[in-house]
Formats: sequence, C-alpha cells, structure tokens
Amino acid sequence: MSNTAPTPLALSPLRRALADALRSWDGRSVLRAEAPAPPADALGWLEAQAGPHRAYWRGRGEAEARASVGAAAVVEGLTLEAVAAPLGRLLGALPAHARLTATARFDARAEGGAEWAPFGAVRFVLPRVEYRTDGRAASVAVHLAPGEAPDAARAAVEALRPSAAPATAELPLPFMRRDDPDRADWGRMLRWALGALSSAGPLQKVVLARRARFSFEEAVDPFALLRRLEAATPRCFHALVEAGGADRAPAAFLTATPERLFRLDGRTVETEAVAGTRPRAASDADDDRLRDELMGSEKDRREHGYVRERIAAALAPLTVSLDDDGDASAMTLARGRHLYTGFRGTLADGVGALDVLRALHPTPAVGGTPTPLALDAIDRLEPFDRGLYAGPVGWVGRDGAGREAAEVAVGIRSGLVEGRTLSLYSGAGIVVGSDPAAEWAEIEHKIGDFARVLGLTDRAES
Ligand SMILES: C=C(O[C@H]1C=CC=C(C(=O)O)[C@@H]1O)C(=O)O
Repeated sequence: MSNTAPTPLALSPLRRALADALRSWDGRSVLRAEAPAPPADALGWLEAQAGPHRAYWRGRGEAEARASVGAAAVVEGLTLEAVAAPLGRLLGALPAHARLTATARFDARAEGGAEWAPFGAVRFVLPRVEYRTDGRAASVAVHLAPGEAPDAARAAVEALRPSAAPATAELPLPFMRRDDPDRADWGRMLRWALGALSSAGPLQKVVLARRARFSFEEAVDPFALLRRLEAATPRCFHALVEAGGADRAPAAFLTATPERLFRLDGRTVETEAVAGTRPRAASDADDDRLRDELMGSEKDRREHGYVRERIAAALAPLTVSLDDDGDASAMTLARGRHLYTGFRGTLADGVGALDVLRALHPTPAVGGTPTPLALDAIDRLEPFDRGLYAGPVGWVGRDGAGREAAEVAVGIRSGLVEGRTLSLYSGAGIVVGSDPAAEWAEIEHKIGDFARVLGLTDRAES
C-alpha cells in the first residue's frame, strides 16, 4: 500500500467536486462532494489531520476503511429516545454513501465517570471530511449539513494535511498496572452475583466486567495501538473515536471487537448472539479439545441461550420475518472462540436503524437476563464506569444506492487512551455454575489482545 499523501495538487479534484455539488445543492439536504484521492493508510491519513471528532471504522472482514475528521452536524443527547427526532431528520437528509458515526454509553442511566465525559452519552456525528479506501482506490468526501455556509466545506478542504507514514516505533511499556476490581473484590462481586443467581429470584445471568489501568512514562499513541491491534485481531470490527481536547490531548476510545450488534442493508437486518468462551491452544489437538469442550458445555450453552432468546424477543415486533442459524456454531478468533448464532430478518415497514438499536442494546452478551435487573447489579457491583465499553459503536446512514444502511458493533475488547493512561475493559457472563477464578482468567485472556500488542503478554496472562 502506498503512503502517498493527499498533497495540495491532489486536492484539486475535491475542490472541483465541491464547486459542482454546490451549484445544484438545495441547502435543505446534506451535501456530499466526493473525489478520488491517492490511496494511503487510512489510520495514517487520520493521524495527520487536525480537528475534533477524529474517527476510524473498518467492518469485520471488510477491505474498506473509513476515517473522518471534524463535524458538519452532531446529534447528541442523554438517551437514544432523546435523539430520535433530530436523528430521524438528519438521516432523512443524507445522500447515498453518507454515514453518521455512532457511539453510545453502555448504560445512559448510570452515573458517568469524568474520564468518559468528553464522549457524551449518545452521539451521532456527520463528519466534515471523510477518507475511504479499500487499499487499492481511495476517495475524500466533504459534507455540509442543511443550512450550513459553503465556506465551512471550502475551509475544511484547504485544511487537509498529507498522510502520516505509519508509525513503526515500539509501543512504550507501562510502569504500573491497577485492576478494578482487584482479585479479592472480584471474588466478593462474584459471590454476591452467584448468590442472587441461585436464589429463587428472577436474575438468571449478569455480565460482570473489569478494568485494567496501565500507566506509561509517555503518551500512548492510539493510532499506533489500533494499527497493531488490527493486525493481531482479524475477523473483528475495528474502531477509534476521539473526543474532547480543547485544552489537552483528546481521549480516544478503541475497540477490536468480534461482536456485531446489527447490520442493516435496506430492509434486511442481521444480528448475532455471541456468548460462551474458550481460549485457543497452540497445538491442533488441544485446540480441538477446547472447541469440543465449548460446544458441549451445558453452562456455556445456557449463557449463550439467554442472548438468543432476548434477540429473538426483541426483534419479533420489528420484523416481518426472522430466521436464526438453528444450532450454535463456533466463532473462531485469533486467540479465542465463542458460541455463535446468526439471525437474519426483514424489517417491518416504518422500522429503522434507531428502532433496531434501541430494541437490541444491551443484549445479555453484555448485560444479562432480565436486562433491568442485570443493569442494576452491574451498576451496584462494578467499581468503575463502563462508559463506551460494551456500548454500541459504528455507523448509520445510506449505502451507495441511497438505501438505509447501518453497521453497529458491540464495543467490547476495548480501551480508553487518556494521555499516558490506557484503561482496558472486558467482561464475562456469570450464570449459576460460573467459577470466579475461571471468569477472572477469561477476562484476562480477553484483554490479552491489547496486552500482547503492548508486549505485556506475560504480565497480563499470568
Ligand atoms: C462481555 C464481553 O464478552 C461477551 C462476548 C462474548 C463472550 C462472552 C462470554 O463468554 O462471557 C461475553 O458475553 C467482553 O469481552 O467484554
């Protein structure tokens, strides 16, 4: 892949595309002017740009990556319900290919930690400038929101910077690690949860998470980190979202998640239950044994079953047809395996991406069963704010034919970079029969993707 930059000369097509688009713009819809650009590494392009709302997205198994900077419009609020009306208007004004980046806190009701404040609760952003490439061809697009002055787009085009060469330097090693909860508190949390699960009460499953916070001598480069994570975690969604930064470096949320919350292509919706876990092993024989153990585990199937049941119940009122895979299969990742069941349906008339998002999030893969009781238990037991961890992250918008389209992942296997601090988050489903030590180890293995690219394997997996 070439790292040729969008030099001032290469901006001429975009300037012309913008001038052409402005001539026919009615000012009431979103303007998108797009022109070919030299192919570059999308993260390198993004790293070089200055401005707020830098974001990156590559769908699972997809060649195309999109990087964006700035905002032509931001729709945000405290809940998904609160943004429904303005979001609907903005989505209705989008042309083909245009997307809004989407993020939401795991639990909008939970009290937010200061570290997550820059990200807001629910946020949809129409990027000012977007770069997309599949590694062979590339383009740059600029947007204007309804009613905006054309100069906002012209200035953004002139402010574009040449791509940065991908960083090759080693990532720094942390000098300190702090776990919230620590092992003793994890034991106490699990005892409480297992007591509630085995009582006659209605709680059947709760997903409990941990945070491991690493301190470094120097600032962590989120772009270098994500670049290495992408290489280490094929078959995952990769996203980076920056927020804040007026008076200090912006915070960056990163995820390398295997789990899709949903995908929308016109009227077709796809989703999946992903729950039940085993690590992979180095030898084929051990790897096969662990796979068979997962597939045959009554406890993991139960954990998985709650997610399947909830997805089916949540989508039934929104769809005219809904099929699932039947039996669960194995989702095989670079270092781990999950039980997986795919769902595919056709949405009823009038149902859109936000309805699907509201119905599905949070599934019992990250919350529990029944959802409200599980959220209360998470709020009460976890000694940190999940923020965007396990929340929806992705995009909603239009495909190349102008149909409604969306892809939203579940922001697990994620981290928050704040200057010289990196916080890693992962959780595990707890049901009757869960073992606290095994669940601690499962989470340690899940944060291992990040830990490995940081050169921390021994410390993180001991
Ligand atoms: C909640 C997480 O994983 C979920 C997804 C797959 C398997 C899971 C499990 O087996 O516990 C979790 O439900 C996480 O990685 O933070």
